[in-house]
Order: sequence, then C-alpha cells, then structure tokens
Amino acid sequence: MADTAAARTPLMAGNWKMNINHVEAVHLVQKLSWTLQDKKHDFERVEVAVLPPFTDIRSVQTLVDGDRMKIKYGAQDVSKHDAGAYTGEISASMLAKLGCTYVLAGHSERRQYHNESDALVNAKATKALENGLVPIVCVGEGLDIRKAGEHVEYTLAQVDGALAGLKQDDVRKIVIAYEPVWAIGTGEVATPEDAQEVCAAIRGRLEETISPSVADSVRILYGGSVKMNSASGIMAQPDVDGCLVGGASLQVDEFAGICRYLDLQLGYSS
Ligand SMILES: O=C[C@H](O)COP(=O)(O)O
Repeated sequence: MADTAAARTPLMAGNWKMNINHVEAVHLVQKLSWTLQDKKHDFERVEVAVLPPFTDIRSVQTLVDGDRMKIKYGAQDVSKHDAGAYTGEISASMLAKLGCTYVLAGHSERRQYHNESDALVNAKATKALENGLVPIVCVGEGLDIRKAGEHVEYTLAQVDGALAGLKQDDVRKIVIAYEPVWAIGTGEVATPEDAQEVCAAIRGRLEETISPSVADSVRILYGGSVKMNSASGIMAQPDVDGCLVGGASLQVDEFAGICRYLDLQLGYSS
C-alpha cells in the first residue's frame, strides 16, 4: 500500500472518561493550552483534542471559543436516536450545537459495561456523521482473544460491523481507534509492532472493502496506556496516525508531552 502517512494529520485525543468536573475542566484545558503554546506547538501538524464528560462540554466550549484555542473537543458517547423519550441519552445534534468535533463510538468500556454491539456502534457512528461530527470508532480485543492469536480477525470483524452500510465518503471522514482491552489502564502497553500489526490490518481491510483512497485517508489511532515516553515509538509506525489517551490525558505535562512527540523525538526541550 502507498505510504501516505504524511498526508494524514496525526491526532492526539485525550479521553477523560468519568474524571474531571466542569470547574476542573476549565483549569485543565487552560493549562494544556498554555503549555502547548509555550512550547510553540504546531496544531496543524499534530491535532489535539479532549473528550470530557458531557457535563463539562459547555464550559470547555466557552473557554475554547473565548480564547480562540486550537484545541478541539468532543464527547465520549452519543445516542443512536435523534430525540425523544430516551432518559439519560444525549443526541448527536446536541453535541453538534455545543461545537463538538469528535465523538467516541463503541469505546471498549461502553462495550464491556453497557453491552454495546457492533450494530449499535454502527448506528451511533451513522448518527454522528449525519450531524457533522467525526466518530472515533473504537475496536480491539480482550486478553483471551489475544492469547488465542485471534486478535486481528476479531478486530477486523468489529471494523466490518461498525462500518457496515456507511457510504465511502462517510468512511473517509471517520477515525478508527485500535485499543487492545488488555492494555487499557493496566500499564501494559502493546509494543509498537503490536499496534502496527493491527492498524495495518485495519487499513488493509478498508482498502479491500471500501477503497484504496479511503484506506489511505482514514486516521487510525492506538489507545492503551500511552505515555509521553511510549508515544514516539508508537507514532513511528507507518499505520498509526495518533493516540487515544486515557489516564495520561488527565496530567497536563504528560499529555502535552504526548502531543509534542515529534519535538521530543528531535530532542527539543520538554
Ligand atoms: O480511551 C482511552 C483508552 O481506553 C486508553 O486508556 P488508558 O490510556 O488509560 O490506558
């Protein structure tokens, strides 16, 4: 496959999960912005996004808009419904109105604790796209599947299910995050080669089932215990276009270091 990684702008997305209230969110985003600006971070070269809990999004929007920050933001989940009697759910149009760019669909914790199926992930991604949001579709295997050596096949089946029926032009817009469940929040980092193996297989599947040009455009992230020190090795892989960062995104210096992996690779000051 043609190596067009340079045409895919890397994305570092910080998933705060159920951490950080709306007051803390303002401090965290402000400090992240100052830290990155101070280091002259080039947001066109490496895109930075935060994915706070729903209750924080309005505060983050106000700050980002007011200070004209280049940090993007989004949500951790979205309803498959447009509106109506769905207590506790949040629609894609509500997120769009809040200026969200991204929304996670099918994070492994949603699949694990809320039994989200590939069909539901597909419905959520579809709703996100209809409302102008970019879904970050999450896939990845558990430890038993990895040990059985079935991780590639398993993950590709999730990709097929999550993208079923989407139009080529819609698939081109999405982001896919490969997060091996055994490496999430455990300190167990998949090796760069582990990440590359599955990310390359996902790209290959898009090439086969959608089109080579779509496969070359879609950004594929790795997620699972990424830290400042592991980011550059992971990002050196040709089919890895960014990271979905959980725990480390709650620490400004750590997350800023991940976003600045290129500068740190070149030995510039941290
Ligand atoms: O959404 C992020 C992934 O679940 C990774 O989380 P983690 O960096 O805490 O392992």
